[in-house]
Amino acid sequence: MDGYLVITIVVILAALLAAGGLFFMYRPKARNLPPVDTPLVGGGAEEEEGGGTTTATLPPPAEELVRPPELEVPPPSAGRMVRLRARLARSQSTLGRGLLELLSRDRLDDEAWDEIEETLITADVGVGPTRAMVEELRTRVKVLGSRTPAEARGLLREQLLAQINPELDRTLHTSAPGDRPAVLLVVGVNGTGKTTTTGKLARSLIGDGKTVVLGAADTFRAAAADQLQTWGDRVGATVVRGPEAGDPASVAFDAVARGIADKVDVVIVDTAGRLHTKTGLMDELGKVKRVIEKRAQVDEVLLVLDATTGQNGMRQAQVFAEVVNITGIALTKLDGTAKGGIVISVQRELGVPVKLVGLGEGPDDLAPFDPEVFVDALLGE
Ligand SMILES: Nc1nc2c(ncn2[C@@H]2O[C@H](COP(=O)(O)OP(=O)(O)OP(=O)(O)O)[C@@H](O)[C@H]2O)c(=O)[nH]1
Repeated sequence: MDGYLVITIVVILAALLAAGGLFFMYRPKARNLPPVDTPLVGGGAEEEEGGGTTTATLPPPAEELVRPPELEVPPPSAGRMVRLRARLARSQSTLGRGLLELLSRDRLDDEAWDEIEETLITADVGVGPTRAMVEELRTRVKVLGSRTPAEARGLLREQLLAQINPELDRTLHTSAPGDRPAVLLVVGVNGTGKTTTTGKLARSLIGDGKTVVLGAADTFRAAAADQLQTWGDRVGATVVRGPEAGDPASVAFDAVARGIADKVDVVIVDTAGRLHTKTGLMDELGKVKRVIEKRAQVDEVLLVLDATTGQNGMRQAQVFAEVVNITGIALTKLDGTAKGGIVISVQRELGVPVKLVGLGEGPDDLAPFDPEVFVDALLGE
């Protein structure tokens, strides 16, 4: 019995060993595949169907990344002075509020009238217009007797407006008869904001739906042409420029010729304002104007004047007025001065209306001048 048992165990063990040997001989082999997340050649690029090129996530060619700058769409010029009236705060507190306070006093003795006169003179209203205003105010106050603050304000409003003269034609001549462009010549001393004003004006005209060519005839200051180019590029105005220290008249001529060829609405020519001698200035500006007039009439000569320069600026303005026939004034930096009265004196001195006012450094801070909005801003509404 024991012999049979031993034989049975031996047979079973032998069968088990044979089965184990067969399993190890025929077990399936592990396949040599990369892990699922092993990156492919090309830093994560996917293999394209039917080909080995890796393109999907490679950066596109450099030229595709360079997009032309988007043109800005400037706002139209209408209503700008209303939007910017708070910028006259400094003139409002000294000129407007100062006068209102004095004029609202119960008793107006000579001393008070002297103070009124002084306030007007200090605000650059000018001697002639100040005398005229004080005289008229004295008569009206005598007739009126005691005044409520509203009446005092009404009197001042009336007198300031009379001196500024709302009847003057302040239209900028930007529409020429026939199919030629209107030509605007911008003149003034360097540093008054001439180039800035030319750029702002181009924006404003484009905002009003016009097409513009700019002529960088200030060849005296190299940076002026670059500055104008930047203004033009932002809003899509073509800028015609010449070689540094080249002939300004030749640039002006080319700009007008370009404007005619491109059939644009307006050509604005920025000139250099070298004031070393009156004869030199006269020669230069006279030549620019004469050369332009070979192609088109000059419709507007805009004098740029810095409101903060007071009497000095006024003297410079007079020299320009003697040299060219100024048709309008652009008064810049009116936001940075308490001397808003310069609007009155410059018109009186030059006999030309203020057509545009600069009320800040922003690109859209140039406004068509509106006498009523100006006076109301001075007196506070
Ligand atoms: N606050 C204020 N700044 C202004 C105004 N107009 C121009 N400016 C600034 O005055 C600074 C000096 O301008 P300018 O030195 O006259 O330079 P420009 O405009 O190139 O003038 P040109 O030298 O004549 O070409 C610039 O930073 C302008 O932004 C304005 O109405 N208000």
